[in-house]
Amino acid sequence: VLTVAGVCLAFGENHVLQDFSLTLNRGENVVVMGKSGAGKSVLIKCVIGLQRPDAGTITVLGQDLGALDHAGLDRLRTKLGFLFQSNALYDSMTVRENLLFPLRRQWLAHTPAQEAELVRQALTDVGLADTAALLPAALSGGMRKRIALARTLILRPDIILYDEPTTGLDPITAREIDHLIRAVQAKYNTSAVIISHDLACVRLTADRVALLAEGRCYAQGTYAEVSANADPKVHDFFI
Ligand SMILES: Nc1ncnc2c1ncn2[C@@H]1O[C@H](COP(=O)(O)OP(=O)(O)OP(=O)(O)O)[C@@H](O)[C@H]1O
Repeated sequence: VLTVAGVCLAFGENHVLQDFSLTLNRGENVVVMGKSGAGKSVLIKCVIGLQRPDAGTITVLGQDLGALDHAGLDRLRTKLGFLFQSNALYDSMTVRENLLFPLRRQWLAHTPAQEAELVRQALTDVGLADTAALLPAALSGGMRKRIALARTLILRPDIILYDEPTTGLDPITAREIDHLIRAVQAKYNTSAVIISHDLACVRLTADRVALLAEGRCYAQGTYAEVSANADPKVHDFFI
């Protein structure tokens, strides 16, 4: 569903991505690890077409991003879900209004009954069926993360991009989010790219781990394989 092939991107002399390649298969979760400043956010921006690589190709759901115009990119983005580290919920809107926001922005016509059903389903998927009338301020950090995920799910994305989904959460809540990521994957057969440094999260959610270092996919494999890699550049992530 996603192929990044030989992508290079530099900001002046700062060569952030240098021949980076990665493939994501349907139904698969790939966790991308990398030091701060390694280029993980830049990679995600390339994947959603916010940043154009200097070289290389990115194919998302069979479409070459480089060949798409604005309208084409917009259409493709409706199939991608993005879970921001900050959740990006609107504080002045109820949970229900937050969830409906992406539907209305996409100009998808739904009857009130259909909207209610979509909200109910998305909230049930994240285990928060009774929160529709609440404001985000009334929710805990873990609940806000769930609501942000519900808002992503309401558009039934084929691919979900998670930016450090457990950062700032206590370990118990973080593990709940990990299990939720797995539950979503199992229920909807979604594929996901997950940026994370949280080793417990990586172990629980990753079908494959890709390490971004020196601008390229420095190492990849299952958690067991990559964590057993003796190269200090890889090994240091797992201590
Ligand atoms: N728009 C930009 N203009 C110039 N330099 C940029 C721009 N965006 C990112 N960079 C540079 O690219 C490099 C990679 O940044 P990026 O944000 O992708 O790192 P990261 O791996 O996501 O780090 P972190 O884990 O801290 O979020 C950094 O050196 C950053 O300064």
